[in-house]
Amino acid sequence: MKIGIIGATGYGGLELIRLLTNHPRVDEIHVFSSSEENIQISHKYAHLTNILEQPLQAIETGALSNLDVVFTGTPAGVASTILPQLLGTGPKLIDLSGDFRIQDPTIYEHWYGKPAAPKEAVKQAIYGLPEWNRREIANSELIANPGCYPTATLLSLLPLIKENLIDASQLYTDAKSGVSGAGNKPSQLTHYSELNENFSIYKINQHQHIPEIEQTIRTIAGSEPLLTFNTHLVPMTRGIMATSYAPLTDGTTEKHLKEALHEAYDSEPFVRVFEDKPVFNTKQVYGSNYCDIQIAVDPRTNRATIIGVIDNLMKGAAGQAVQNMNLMCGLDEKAGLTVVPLMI
Ligand SMILES: NC(=O)C1=CN([C@@H]2O[C@H](COP(=O)(O)OP(=O)(O)OC[C@H]3O[C@@H](n4cnc5c(N)ncnc54)[C@H](OP(=O)(O)O)[C@@H]3O)[C@@H](O)[C@H]2O)C=CC1
Ligand SMILES: CC(=O)N[C@@H](CCC(=O)OP(=O)(O)O)C(=O)O
Repeated sequence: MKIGIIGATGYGGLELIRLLTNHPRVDEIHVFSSSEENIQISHKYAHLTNILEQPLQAIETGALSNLDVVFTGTPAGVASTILPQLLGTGPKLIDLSGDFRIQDPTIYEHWYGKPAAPKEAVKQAIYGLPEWNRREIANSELIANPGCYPTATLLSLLPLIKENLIDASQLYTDAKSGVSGAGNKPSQLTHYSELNENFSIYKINQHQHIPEIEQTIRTIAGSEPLLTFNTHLVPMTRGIMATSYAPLTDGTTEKHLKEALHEAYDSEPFVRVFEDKPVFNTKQVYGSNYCDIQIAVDPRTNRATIIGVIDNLMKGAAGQAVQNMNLMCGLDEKAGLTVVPLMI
């Protein structure tokens, strides 16, 4: 297969290259850039020397429509101007940004502060969370790859809400991310001297992933949610931990919650359910496509604590995007993704 990556010089793009150079069904990888042309990507990123020797090309519809799959790993508001023109021209399209995730354009514009993608394209886009949307993904032409925080939060909450075991109208999620979640553009928050020995909360009650999580709970679990959601930056490179709290519904026990998680995920290749581990951390998924989940009930408050961990660049971005590509192309869903977490 011939693959194109727009935004190949970004963190999501580089992670796609890492996975796709090792994918059994990928023959060619073409890399596109809005800022540089005709220099080898390996000149910019030495780790790709002798692995991917390809020039960065200008983003041009003709070159893109000859490919089998096109990924966009671009900032919000970019893919919505490129991918609609490619719909129906041949390639399968997978966007890592939020541009096609939110169905209501006024909600997208409110939370992202950018013009929404054309309505017809958003309507065609399938939310790429394979554990819950596998059949629709396999038949789609355009995938809205989920956000990193929503992936960890939704995978851990959806089975419990769908079975009405926790009260979706009283959800609280406290999420923490490594700094690669912010991409390769430096900012004050990610400047070394302000990141190191520091721990920040940011976008307090304003994070753009709130409507994505609420929309998906509504469409997949069929409940009307109300979520308080906050995000924190941890001085580490990769990893997300999303810790959610919710009251149990009447008659629910910890055993019911554990059974619902096992039922949902025991046959899934990339979700692992853990029980009663005293220590649970982001390193157990580092560099891999796993989402690990654990729950505990506090009998004093009758609330559940539900924890999901992922690598933001893998299950939170490029890994999940390759999983979606495999499904869209009728390949083994695990192809190119069976990497062991880099614990040490
Ligand atoms: N980092 C993460 O963990 C996750 C990121 N995402 C989302 O994925 C997308 C990519 O993220 P990430 O890789 O971290 O971001 P980066 O900032 O690292 O990279 C984005 C790339 O997009 C390209 N770009 C910038 N402006 C334009 C433009 N106007 N037109 C075309 N290309 C442009 C740039 O490459 P060039 O200058 O070469 O064109 C840049 O390298 C974002 O929307 C992000 O929110 C989603 C989940 C997780
Ligand atoms: C640490 C950090 O800054 N993370 C980013 C995640 C960006 C992202 O994934 O944004 P979209 O999914 O909306 O494209 C943030 O919180 O905005």
